[in-house]
Amino acid sequence: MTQTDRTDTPALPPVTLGALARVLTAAGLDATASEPDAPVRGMTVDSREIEPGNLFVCKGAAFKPAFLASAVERGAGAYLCDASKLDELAGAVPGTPHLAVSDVRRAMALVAPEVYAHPERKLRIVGITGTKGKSTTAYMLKSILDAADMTPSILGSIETDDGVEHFESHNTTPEAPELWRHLRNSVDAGRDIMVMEVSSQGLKYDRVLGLPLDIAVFLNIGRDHISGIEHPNFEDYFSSKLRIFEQCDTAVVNLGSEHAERILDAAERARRVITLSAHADVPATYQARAIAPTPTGCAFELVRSDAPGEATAPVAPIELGIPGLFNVENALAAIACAQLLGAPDDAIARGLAHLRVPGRMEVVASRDRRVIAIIDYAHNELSYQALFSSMRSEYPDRRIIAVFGAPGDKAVERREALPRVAGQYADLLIYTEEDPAHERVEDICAELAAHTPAGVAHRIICDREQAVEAAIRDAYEHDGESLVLLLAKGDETRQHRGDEYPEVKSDLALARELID
Ligand SMILES: CC(=O)N[C@H]1[C@@H](OP(=O)(O)OP(=O)(O)OC[C@H]2O[C@@H](n3ccc(=O)[nH]c3=O)[C@H](O)[C@@H]2O)O[C@H](CO)[C@@H](O)[C@@H]1O[C@H](C)C(=O)N[C@@H](C)C(=O)N[C@H](CCC(=O)O)C(=O)O
Ligand SMILES: Nc1ncnc2c1ncn2[C@@H]1O[C@H](COP(=O)(O)OP(=O)(O)OP(=O)(O)O)[C@@H](O)[C@H]1O
Repeated sequence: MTQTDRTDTPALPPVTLGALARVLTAAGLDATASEPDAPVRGMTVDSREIEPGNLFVCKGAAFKPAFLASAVERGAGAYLCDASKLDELAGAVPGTPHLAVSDVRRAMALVAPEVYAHPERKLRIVGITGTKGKSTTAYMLKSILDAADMTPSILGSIETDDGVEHFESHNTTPEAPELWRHLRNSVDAGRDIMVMEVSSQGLKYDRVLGLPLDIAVFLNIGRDHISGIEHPNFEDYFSSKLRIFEQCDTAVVNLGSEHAERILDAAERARRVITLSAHADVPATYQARAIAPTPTGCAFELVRSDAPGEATAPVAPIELGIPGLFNVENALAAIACAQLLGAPDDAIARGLAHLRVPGRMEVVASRDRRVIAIIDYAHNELSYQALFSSMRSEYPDRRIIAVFGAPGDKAVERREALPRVAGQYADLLIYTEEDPAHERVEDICAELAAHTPAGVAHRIICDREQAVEAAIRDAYEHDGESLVLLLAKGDETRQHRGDEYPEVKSDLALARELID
């Protein structure tokens, strides 16, 4: 993917520090501009990304005054910082205009719309949250909107594409100044829809503070992201996610989620609530019936009712171009959003039938279809439950071989949950490397092995390439039909080892090489 030169965008009108200070004061923050008439144009939190005239935000646990010095050297017009840090920072860059505030994280989110000349006024913004399915739903919606020639911008854990910049994403939801730059770019590129994933971290740390969402989708909630560097407990995780409804016009809620009642309660803050359900016995505005696997994905009947139980639109047959019965609820969410945005029915049908979500449920099959590999991003308990139960019912007679690991330094609960769930469905588990960070792969795999249910065949092959090869070899050697699940890395081409991210062959590339 390419990163387009940011100077390609039309020049933004400058805004003064005094005007920004007034916005902050009106929002209840203390804010003092050293030179109220000093102009700034654009802003960033990273000294390495500074362009002349930018407002540089000094924040963060690992922040060093040297970053500010380097930002000023690169042409920063002014800086924004916590008042408590001002003396130290002013010493590093004497005479540079600044805006000192009582809460720099909130301040950077509140000034970003001013700095970027309110792009939200020209955009319809869809925010998607949930423990699992955010990227898939975002791509389903993008696929529909593309089919309708309504090309949206997209921002999430796979890629960022705002019509000006296009690159592999670093975070699911970026810091507010980068987010607002992408919104501005979208408008400058002539786009009027932004489809974005909203992470619980994004909500908790005010990365989306003040962002008006036309539609907020809440897909589901499961235990995840609980660790020293994420959320201290489930309640913190769940309540962070529920904050999405504080800033939306229409809420789209999956009634099939755990804790659906609490989600619906929180959604009542929205002007309008639309529900979806992939369960025949749970009525909803958008409901799927007669869900069935097809050779290339799955199919269902869409029933739309504005009053529970009463169909208000003709029942429509829908084909999904990727497998995974759990994808039906993602598709319902995408359909609801697409209709709210005005996409026609034929674009909905085409967009969902011709679908690729990078690294999610990608199928590589041998010519005779005796060996099928599915490359997928499942990596926590919720997605394992959904994936394995769905694969067992879509491929009831195949031998299932699953290759996976667990990450180092975080989400340690997965080491118990993943083998427990996978062990209920698979015939062979192969434990391997999955972003070990500062831990030893051998140790993580040994923990997975220790939590494997009694009687389930399992092996440890720390080298991921060798593990994938072994799984595919096993599938070919087996007399009947096999399904190889290569999990958690999708089409990613890097492993997180120590502080490095060395390049490796992706699971998708390996499967394509090894399966004929
Ligand atoms: C490394 C790390 O843990 N960073 C977390 C921390 O950021 P921070 O503001 O303290 O910044 P920092 O990382 O200490 O860096 C200091 C600052 O110096 C700047 N810098 C750095 C180097 C340089 O040369 N010049 C420079 O200017 C950096 O741009 C940064 O602004 O504190 C922030 C909240 O106060 C966190 O959001 C942020 O999480 C990082 C970005 C992260 O990757 N977090 C993950 C867990 C995350 O957010 N994940 C979610 C997905 C998970 C989910 O679904 O919930 C996501 O949205 O991606
Ligand atoms: N609605 C769903 N319910 C349960 N599991 C799902 C659902 N949708 C997708 N999955 C599983 O979760 C995996 C990740 O899906 P996806 O990337 O769409 O989720 P995400 O919310 O963006 O995840 P992450 O936050 O890890 O980026 C998929 O590969 C699939 O195995």
